[in-house]
Amino acid sequence: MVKICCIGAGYVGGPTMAVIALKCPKVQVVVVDISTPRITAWNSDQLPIYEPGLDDVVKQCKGKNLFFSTDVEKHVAEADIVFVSVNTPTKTQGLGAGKAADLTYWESAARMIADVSKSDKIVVEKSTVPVKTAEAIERILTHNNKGINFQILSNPEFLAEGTAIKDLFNPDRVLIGGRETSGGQKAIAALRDVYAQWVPIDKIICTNLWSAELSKLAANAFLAQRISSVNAMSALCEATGADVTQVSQAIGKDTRIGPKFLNASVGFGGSCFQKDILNLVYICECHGLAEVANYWKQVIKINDYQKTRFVNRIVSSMFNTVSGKKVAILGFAFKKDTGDTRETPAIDVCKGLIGDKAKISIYDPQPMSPTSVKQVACVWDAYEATKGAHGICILTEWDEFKLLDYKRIFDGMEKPAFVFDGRNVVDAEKLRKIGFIVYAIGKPLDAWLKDMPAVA
Ligand SMILES: NC(=O)C1=CN([C@@H]2O[C@H](COP(=O)(O)OP(=O)(O)OC[C@H]3O[C@@H](n4cnc5c(N)ncnc54)[C@H](O)[C@@H]3O)[C@@H](O)[C@H]2O)C=CC1
Ligand SMILES: O=C(O)[C@H]1O[C@H](OP(=O)(O)OP(=O)(O)OC[C@H]2O[C@@H](n3ccc(=O)[nH]c3=O)[C@H](O)[C@@H]2O)[C@H](O)[C@@H](O)[C@@H]1O
Repeated sequence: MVKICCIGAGYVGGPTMAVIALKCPKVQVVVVDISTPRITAWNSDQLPIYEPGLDDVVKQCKGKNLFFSTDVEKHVAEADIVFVSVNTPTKTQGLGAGKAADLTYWESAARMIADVSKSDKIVVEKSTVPVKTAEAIERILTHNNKGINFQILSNPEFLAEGTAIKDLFNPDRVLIGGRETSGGQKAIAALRDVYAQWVPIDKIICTNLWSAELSKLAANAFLAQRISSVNAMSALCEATGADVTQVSQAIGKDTRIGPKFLNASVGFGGSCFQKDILNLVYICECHGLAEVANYWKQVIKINDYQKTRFVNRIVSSMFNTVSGKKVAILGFAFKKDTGDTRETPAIDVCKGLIGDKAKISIYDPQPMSPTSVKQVACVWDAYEATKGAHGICILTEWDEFKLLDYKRIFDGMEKPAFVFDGRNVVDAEKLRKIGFIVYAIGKPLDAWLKDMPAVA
């Protein structure tokens, strides 16, 4: 029986390994983590992450060929294939701070693999890493030269949160990069055999290591660039009376552009887009490619501009001050169908509003941990959040926000009552009929907002 061990039981390690276990009943999969609370949660009925369909997959395999453990060294030692899916955040200190990827967790995992291994292993980079990381990992793995053969593969993950199970069941592609040696090719074939249990073979792309590593950064950079492009257009739409949804539809019909990922928003969030672009920028700078670095930096600049622009719209619409005013935040997660709030644009919007002394009341359909910030309350109900508020900001596109009773909400609010829709989820005309003043990102402006300065 092939034994797989995955180091890191997070948003990627948990769901990917659960799907491998489901689709490969003859493979034993153990997911290990240094975090005891995370492993305890995976072993309970209350999984540590919310992801549609995940509960069902885990239920079908847990205890059969899927296990979660904190006994990291034991399971790594026993495995034939070791996936490394640890976090790779942006460095906050030292050389490359604010840009470079922090590979501390990766390095410590690699050192541990080298120390505990007694048999040959395939080590798979699942985390998103800088191009050329495999070379460094190889050096670490072979530093104590025990005669063990380690083959490094790059197998980046392309799932998106909220649709992880769907993406894993039916991926656009699986990418495997390896050394162009016979050992490297054998390792690629072994991993390809695992995915081939459910992924059509023509969707499994095999490349050299550096192409695989760089393709992951490139994919995220292109995706984020699309959002910054449409968000840049949204500002111009507001200035001209064009409607960004109509523009997106019109350009998306061009098969070379395509219809997906053209939704204007308050800005992209999530733990990866910004970190991976910063990582790309840093790599370009290290290779002396300043122009290329500046090109990608602009994607983040527009994203920051969009968030600031949104806050400025709110403040300027509400008589240039939100001091002491209650502002309701509907949606805090960085996108719908996830409980993940890492790098969510809602954080920046709230910070901006608190900077202007607003009182914030947040409702998100996913449970949120209580906050210690004095001006912020987290509540369990949208009606509670909006009661007595001067304005509402919709920051996540949860479906349930379309179905709220906005007349009831309006009646409970201070007047004039404002809605700032950062996701274009509500029917602005319907809300205007109720009496709201509505700002919807990239849409023709409400008469109220027309003459207000709101440029970042
Ligand atoms: N979140 C996402 O949707 C996606 C993330 N990625 C990439 O996958 C990687 C992991 O991301 P997430 O799963 O979101 O991170 P996460 O933070 O949810 O999970 C990482 C886990 O690794 C554990 N860990 C760290 N060092 C360890 C060690 N030495 N031994 C054992 N466990 C250790 C941590 O305790 C944590 O539970 C990152 O590189 C990310 O860029 C790639 C595609 C999608
Ligand atoms: O490397 C990663 O972590 C992952 O990053 C993204 O996935 P994720 O961040 O989970 O979610 P997305 O659906 O890409 O959304 C990212 C952000 O962009 C925003 N977005 C997305 C699409 C759009 O049209 N407009 C828009 O503002 C979302 O609301 C969200 O804040 C990529 O889509 C995945 O392919 C990748 O594997």
